[in-house]
Amino acid sequence: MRIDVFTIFPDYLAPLQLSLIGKAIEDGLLEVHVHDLRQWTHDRHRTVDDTPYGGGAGMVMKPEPWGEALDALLASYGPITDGPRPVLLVPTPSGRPFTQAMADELAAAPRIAFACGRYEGIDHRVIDWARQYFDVSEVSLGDYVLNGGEVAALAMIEATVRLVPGVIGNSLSLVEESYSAASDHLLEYPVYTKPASWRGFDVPEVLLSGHHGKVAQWRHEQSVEITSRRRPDLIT
Ligand SMILES: N#Cc1c(-c2ccc3ccn(Cc4ccc(CN5CCCCC5)cc4)c3c2)n[nH]c1N
Repeated sequence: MRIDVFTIFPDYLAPLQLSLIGKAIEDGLLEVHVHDLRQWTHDRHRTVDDTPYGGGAGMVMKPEPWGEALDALLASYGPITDGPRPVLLVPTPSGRPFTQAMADELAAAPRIAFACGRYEGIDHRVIDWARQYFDVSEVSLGDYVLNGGEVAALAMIEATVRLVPGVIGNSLSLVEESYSAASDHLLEYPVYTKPASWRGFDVPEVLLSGHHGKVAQWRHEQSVEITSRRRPDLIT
């Protein structure tokens, strides 16, 4: 998989070089190309923002640098074929909530790209223009306001890349995870490790029993109880 990220803060994406994603890059399972949007500015101050039409606080990201950056992205795909359009994800507070199902879908794509805005957002004409050439999804990390799209892109990339075959060593752990279809979208059960007793807190006896059936039943019951209490909306 190849991932392209466009941002005015390339260093924000440095964590992608760490841990499992960093190893996936080393192992050739993943390519990450981070592009500084200012590369497509032409004035002395490398300007990427301007005041909003209609007034209001803050600044809006100018369309021109984004247009040239996305032109370059298109060119990197080679000649336009009749196949599926390149995937472009635009993190925004007004986007569709990013879900595990989206991560599952994205994990199957050969390439995905992220346009990370800042200020009060990207001039909407960029999205309108891009829809002609890209499969554009405006997506939100959650119901809170961040200062830009980079943190959201990091989270979405991690949620997606960990599903790429070979990235996570123990694929069984993917099956049992919260939100996955395989776990009936239930939240995860509590986990424990040695020592069996710690500061007066003991590991549940059933987990020490070696009885796999009883362990599985206990874990399912825990997941149902936690989900019912914290996320009744996930109970179908
Ligand atoms: N994913 C995701 C996100 C983001 C996110 C993603 C991308 C950008 C680019 C810039 N910002 C900052 C910002 C801050 C406030 C507003 C609202 N304003 C209301 C008045 C009219 C103007 C817009 C918009 C943009 C971003 C925030 N926040 N939360 C998520 N889950």
